[in-house]
Formats: sequence, C-alpha cells, structure tokens
Amino acid sequence: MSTHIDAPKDAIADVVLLPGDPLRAKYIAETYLEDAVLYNTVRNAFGYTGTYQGRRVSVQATGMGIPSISIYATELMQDYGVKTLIRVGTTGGLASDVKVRDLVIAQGATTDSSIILNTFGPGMYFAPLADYGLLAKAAATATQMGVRLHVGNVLGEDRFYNDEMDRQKLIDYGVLATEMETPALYLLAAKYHRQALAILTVSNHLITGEETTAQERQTSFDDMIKVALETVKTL
Ligand SMILES: O=P(O)(O)O[C@H]1O[C@H](CO)[C@@H](O)[C@H]1O
Ligand SMILES: O=c1cc[nH]c(=O)[nH]1
Repeated sequence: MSTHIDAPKDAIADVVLLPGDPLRAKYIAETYLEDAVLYNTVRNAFGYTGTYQGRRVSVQATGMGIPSISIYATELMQDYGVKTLIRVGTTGGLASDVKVRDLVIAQGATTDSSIILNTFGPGMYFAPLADYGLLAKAAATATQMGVRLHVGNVLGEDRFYNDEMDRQKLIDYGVLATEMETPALYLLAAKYHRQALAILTVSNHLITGEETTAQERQTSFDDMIKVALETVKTL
C-alpha cells in the first residue's frame, strides 16, 4: 500500500484512467469494465481494476486540483509502477470554437500554479506536455468516432473561482479551455519517465456562460471514456 492508496502492489494495472470525481470512477468501472474490483476506498478516492475487452486497466479518482492529483499520480508511479496515466476530466471552454460537449485533448498545459517554479527554480518555465504517442492514438480514435475534438493548450488553474485571472489574454494566445490538474500530471509523468494524457469533456463555457444538462454531460462523458479506453486497448 501507499500513503493514500490501500491496495497491494499488484492490485493496480499498468495503465490507469484518472477522473477527478470518485463517482465518475465508479461509473466507468461499473459501465465499461469487466470483473471490476474496488481496490481503494481511502478518503472515498475510489480505485477499481478490471478489464476492457481483455485489456487490464484501473480507474483511480484523483480529487480536485493540483495538490490532490499530485498525490495520486506520484503514488501510482512511484509505489505501483504505473506506466500510463490518462486523465478523464471536465473542463470549462475558453476559445470561441470550443463548444459544450466537445472533447479537448491537452497537448500542453499552461498554469498559474507554483509547481513549475518549485520544481525548477526561478527563470526556468518548463512546458508540461502530453505523451505524443498517446495523443496521436486518442485523437485518431475520436476522429473515427466522429466526436468534435480540439487539441492544444489547456489552462490548469490553481483556483476554480478566480476573478483575478486574465482569461482573455490566454484566449488571445490560443488557450482552449480550463481545468485544474493537467500541468501536475504532465510534469510528474516527465519526472518519472511515464506516459500521460488528459482527455477532457467541455462541461460549460466560461465566456458564453453555456452549461450542459446532466443528460448531455453523461453522453459526452461516455465519448471521452470510450476514446480513453480504445486508446488503452492499443497499448
Ligand atoms: O471533472 P474533474 O475531473 O474533477 O475536473 C474538473 O472539475 C473540477 C472542478 O469542478 C476540477 O477538478 C476540474 O479540473
Ligand atoms: O476547472 C473547471 C472544470 C470545468 N469547468 C470549469 O469552468 N472549470
């Protein structure tokens, strides 16, 4: 076991999907995995392992924000030897052509978090990036499925409520959407030499104020999860 995951070492697969919400982990396991076993309930951060079309895969809830995902990503890589981490999260649209229900794959992750400074020191602005192989496979899968997809720079913010953030400037520089975990996931994957990707579904739009209904959210979650699991199948 590790500090926040109460499971034997072999209870977790070498590839893990990472939703923020524990109930999304439960939904993924119950809807998509065969023989899913709940391996973690510490802090209700549910973790399950099962198979998807014969491929062993785990789903681990990460909670919200960079501090929380940093705990789970670190323990999964350091203590459980996980090789591939795919975040399946929600995001708020920023760019005007990003619509609610679209998928966004984070090619890179901009942040206002101090994790980059704390890791590299002043004067070095490391760019957290997705694993290109995973990104290419996921993008091809989404395109085959006919899902509306955007690939590019995503903002991973420290605060959900942030009146001080100049979002328009980020939009002017091509940032597509905002969420709260991807910079840490990509930074830590680089540290441990593992593969990481964030596939996000647009749940709302910060500029237009558009929101999804619960039913619409469910459908676009399903698209995101299918893209993630079909990508996992190729590994
Ligand atoms: O839906 P999840 O995966 O939790 O992701 C997004 O939702 C939360 C905010 O509501 C933050 O964690 C953000 O990154
Ligand atoms: O962090 C997030 C996630 C979804 N929607 C937002 O507006 N922000």
